[in-house]
Amino acid sequence: MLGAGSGRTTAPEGLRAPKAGGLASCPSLACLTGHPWREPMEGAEEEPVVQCPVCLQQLPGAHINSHLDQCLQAGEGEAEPGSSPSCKRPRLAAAPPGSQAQGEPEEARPAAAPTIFSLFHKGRGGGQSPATPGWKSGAEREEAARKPEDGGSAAAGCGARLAQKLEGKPLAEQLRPDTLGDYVGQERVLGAQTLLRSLLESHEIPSLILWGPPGCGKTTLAHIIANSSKKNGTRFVTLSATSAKTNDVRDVISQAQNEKRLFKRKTILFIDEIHRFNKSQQDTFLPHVECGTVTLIGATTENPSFQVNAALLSRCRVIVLEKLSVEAMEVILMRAVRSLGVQVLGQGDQHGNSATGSSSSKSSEFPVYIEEKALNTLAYLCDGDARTGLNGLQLAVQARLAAERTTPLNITKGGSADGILITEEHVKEGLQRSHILYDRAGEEHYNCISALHKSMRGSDENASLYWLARMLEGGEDPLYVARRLVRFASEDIGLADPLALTQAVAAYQGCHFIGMPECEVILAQCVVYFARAPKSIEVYRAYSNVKECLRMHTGPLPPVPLHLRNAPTRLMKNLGYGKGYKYNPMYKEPVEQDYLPEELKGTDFFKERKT
Ligand SMILES: Nc1ncnc2c1ncn2[C@@H]1O[C@H](COP(=O)(O)OP(=O)(O)OP(=O)(O)O)[C@@H](O)[C@H]1O
Repeated sequence: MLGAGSGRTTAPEGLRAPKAGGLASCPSLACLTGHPWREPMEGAEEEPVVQCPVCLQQLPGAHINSHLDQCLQAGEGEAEPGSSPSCKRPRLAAAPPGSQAQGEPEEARPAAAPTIFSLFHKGRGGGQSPATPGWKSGAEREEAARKPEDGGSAAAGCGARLAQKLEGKPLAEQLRPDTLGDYVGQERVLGAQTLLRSLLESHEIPSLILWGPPGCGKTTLAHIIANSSKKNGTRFVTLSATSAKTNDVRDVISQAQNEKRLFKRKTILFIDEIHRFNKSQQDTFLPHVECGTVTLIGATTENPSFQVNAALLSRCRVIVLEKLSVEAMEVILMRAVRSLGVQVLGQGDQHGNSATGSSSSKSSEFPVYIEEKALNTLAYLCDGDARTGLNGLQLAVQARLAAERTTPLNITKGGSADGILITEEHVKEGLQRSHILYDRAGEEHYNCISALHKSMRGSDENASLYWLARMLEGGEDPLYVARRLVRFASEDIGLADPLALTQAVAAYQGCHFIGMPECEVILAQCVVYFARAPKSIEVYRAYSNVKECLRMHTGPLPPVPLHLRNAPTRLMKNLGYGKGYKYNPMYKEPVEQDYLPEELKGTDFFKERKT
């Protein structure tokens, strides 16, 4: 996710617009406060009053700059960044980690009040900014990670360094690529010669919906766009639909309008998990996307055709990102391993050869090893989700370091040495299987139930069991599966084996009584029964034909024939209700009688219909 951009700054009531020319004395004020200027009230003649964003004091607009400098200098001396409520107040827009001020490209900001910006930098990212001595770029971090410190060849020393690297930000966050060059995979949409790549390279960012499974790089792509958009002075603002309110969107929009009007600066609004906004929230930014006030980039794991407002969708380019391939995952994991200074141990290495990897020549200085096989397994098991893969690696390494066990290895130059070895088993432990296999809330849920339904319909008992197990092992609700079986019993088996329905209802109740994991075999039995059962869609199809007939009917529906009506009162009898009805049990021979309305006489819904 990009930063915690959900914080909201509400425009203070007392904030008035400066008079014409007032803005020139403090061009950065709108940026600093995050408050859009309000239009002057009609007839308002008094001097504009603004609120100091630091101490919240109301001041005449002309004094704000000098006041801000004093106020901030005082605050710098007395408080830790972010510790006073005024300093802590979150700004509306949060830039992605590692980027500049939230929503404000450093280069694009007016040069006024440098003290203000330095303070704001300190307030984020643990006080590290590109200007501070301890700060390292991604490449430098990697380089530093590769270089062992002098005299640190003991496992404990290296372990401590490694543990330190893994503290704080998750590994996946630390390694989030900043440039397209470091972005792995997704060749179909981002490879050379693709439209999106050319647009990104020329800084022509259209409104986009990035749709793809978790951890495939949606947020990362947005982060890369944020970095590159800073270069041409475009603002990049982030909101997360999980926490942002409609008012937050309005605030961003109004700020974007001001920026466009006053400074001719474009705004890109990134909304993570856009599918979590309801339709009316999505409507809020529709006109502003349309008129170009903001360029929208939405990220979603859900099919946007269902989750994103159709009007909004039609104004955005939908980019479908795929699960990362195993090869792409291997590249990402190798990069991670290198950045941690962990050495990869090929199969031959266990028999006395030197370990492979960028730092193999310094094996005695890198006493933490990971089996190549472990990395391959991780690349497979994370199912194209880079975050899961990197988290799995991080957990495995941390667990091994915490265990403080050393495994003697005979791989070093000049004899044996101790080292920490991470094996395939360790990485498997580091992964949470259910998360990898199945996304209960997402599209995978529908894909798998559909695959189960179709496998049973196709009488493939093996495939049926496979899809069932995949769902249950992934944590699916057994009652959800059981409900589908009840439906299947009628829709696909129907009268070919009417007992199927009884089986399904019994399976549903069985699941209800005993729950998982005991009920899994109940569902398995039912699924195999259904896969093997004869199939008939006779009733299902006939009923569909009736529905179709009703849907296609024009004009008022035909009345129920009088002879079929009940006549509980004298009046109804007098009106002819029930007249001429032949009570079948009274007749020995078959009864000639119409049951359909007159105009449908002779209709056969069981005959296959052309739709
Ligand atoms: N294509 C990629 N190349 C390199 N690293 C990647 C790529 N995709 C993802 N990653 C790594 O995985 C981490 C998680 O990816 P990201 O946050 O972009 O996933 P996402 O698609 O937005 O997932 P979610 O829908 O769960 O938010 C990143 O921090 C980065 O380290």
